[in-house]
Amino acid sequence: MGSRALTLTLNANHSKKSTIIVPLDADDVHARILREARNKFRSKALSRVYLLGGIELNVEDDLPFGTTQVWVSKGEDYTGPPAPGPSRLDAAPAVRVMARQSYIDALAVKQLEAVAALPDIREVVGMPDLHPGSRFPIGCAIAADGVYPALVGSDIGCGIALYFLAARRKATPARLAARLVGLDAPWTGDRRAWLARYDLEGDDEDLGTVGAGNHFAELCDVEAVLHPVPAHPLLNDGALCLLVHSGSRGRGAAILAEQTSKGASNPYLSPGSPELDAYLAKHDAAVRWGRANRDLIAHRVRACLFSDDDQEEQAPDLQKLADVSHNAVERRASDNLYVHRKGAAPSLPSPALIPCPGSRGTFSYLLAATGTSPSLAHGAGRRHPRANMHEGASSVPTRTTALGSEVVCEDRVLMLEERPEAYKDIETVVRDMEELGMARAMVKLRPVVSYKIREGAGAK
Ligand SMILES: Nc1nc2c(ncn2[C@@H]2O[C@H](COP(=O)(O)O)[C@@H](O)[C@H]2O)c(=O)[nH]1
Ligand SMILES: [Mn+2]
Repeated sequence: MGSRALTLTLNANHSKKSTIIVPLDADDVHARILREARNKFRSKALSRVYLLGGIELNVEDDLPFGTTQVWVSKGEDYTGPPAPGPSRLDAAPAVRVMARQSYIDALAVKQLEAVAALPDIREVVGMPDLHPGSRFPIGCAIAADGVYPALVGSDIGCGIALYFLAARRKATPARLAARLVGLDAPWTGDRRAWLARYDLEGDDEDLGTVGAGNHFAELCDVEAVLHPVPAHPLLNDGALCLLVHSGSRGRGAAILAEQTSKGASNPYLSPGSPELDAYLAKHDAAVRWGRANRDLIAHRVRACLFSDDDQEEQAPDLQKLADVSHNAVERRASDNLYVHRKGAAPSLPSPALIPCPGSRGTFSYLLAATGTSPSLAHGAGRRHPRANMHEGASSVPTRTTALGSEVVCEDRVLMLEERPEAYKDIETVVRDMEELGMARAMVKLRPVVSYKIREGAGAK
């Protein structure tokens, strides 16, 4: 007769797990589990065994077919995850797109509908920045019983942070752009110590670098405070701020590749499974890495701008106004669903401040979530696919934008693909969210210097 692997989880402390092998024909499975659990967790008091969802396994019961995990308790009630809902072969949830005037590509809606038809999907919402991805759409939030890693995508932990730099800007955009040097080279500070502050280990050379694609560090002026932000009284008209958009620099891609290399192109990790726990541990570390990276980029930019011998502008303490990861999954406590966000900003806990960038040549916004929608747009969203931005382009676009800002980008392809025209109209995207009661635009930001990459940086 065969046997099966069974993961035992301590009901009182889910981080304590142990895997045992149980013969398929064992008729004393309850006693075996408790014997092994008492031994492995060194507790004679263990007396009850629960199946996923909290059904108790009795002394005379066999293990139901397909059981891979049980929770062992000293008598207290079950604390594990809820039972998954019935598998739905029938109705997929309706797809909602939170947009009135924003351009929405039909392919993106088709992609959302395909996602809604996947097993165990409960809620599918497109934001006004919704646009097609290579397989799954970008600009959406998807709630499911378990986790589909491919719906979070490869740049786990990518996000946008906003920092306050100075009460007002003194130098011209060109002068500030010239000061942003060395940002693509490894940071020479104590990388281990920096990562330790985020509960991470390592000495990663790419820590503190922006990366390629549409990642950027952008100096911006406060063009207008549309509504006062009481939590940040320094945020006044004319203040100099920094927007940083960057992710986990290849770490998220490795985590996704590990999942898809097992055979399935869109693997599903069931609630309560050890596979899901393992994925979430790595995912959470990538999210923290992204945050550590954005903070270090901000620290480096500030060091470039306010050098010690520059008496004209005194370096204020770096103040973080907002930091939101838009590629991540979280377990929602209210209904135990896993909310996947691929290019969507979580808007809870309220009151949340959320940066919403437009493009290198348009305004960006700081939004306040109103608490009515759990997710918001994470930017303007692409209007045209990257490949289309090369059509009819005979020359590289100018490095000075229509708003008078400077672009530091010595990569011709990026200069073309990231043109402001590649993106939807940010004003419409923001207005849609305001009219639908999702968010309020608090601060309007004017780009001053958009830093992408200097020559030969070779960023991923
Ligand atoms: N202010 C700027 N915004 C930009 C720039 N390049 C892109 N963008 C916006 O950021 C989001 C990020 O999208 P993601 O899906 O890659 O995370 C994008 O939708 C644009 O609206 C820029 O240089 N400056
Ligand atoms: Mn991003």
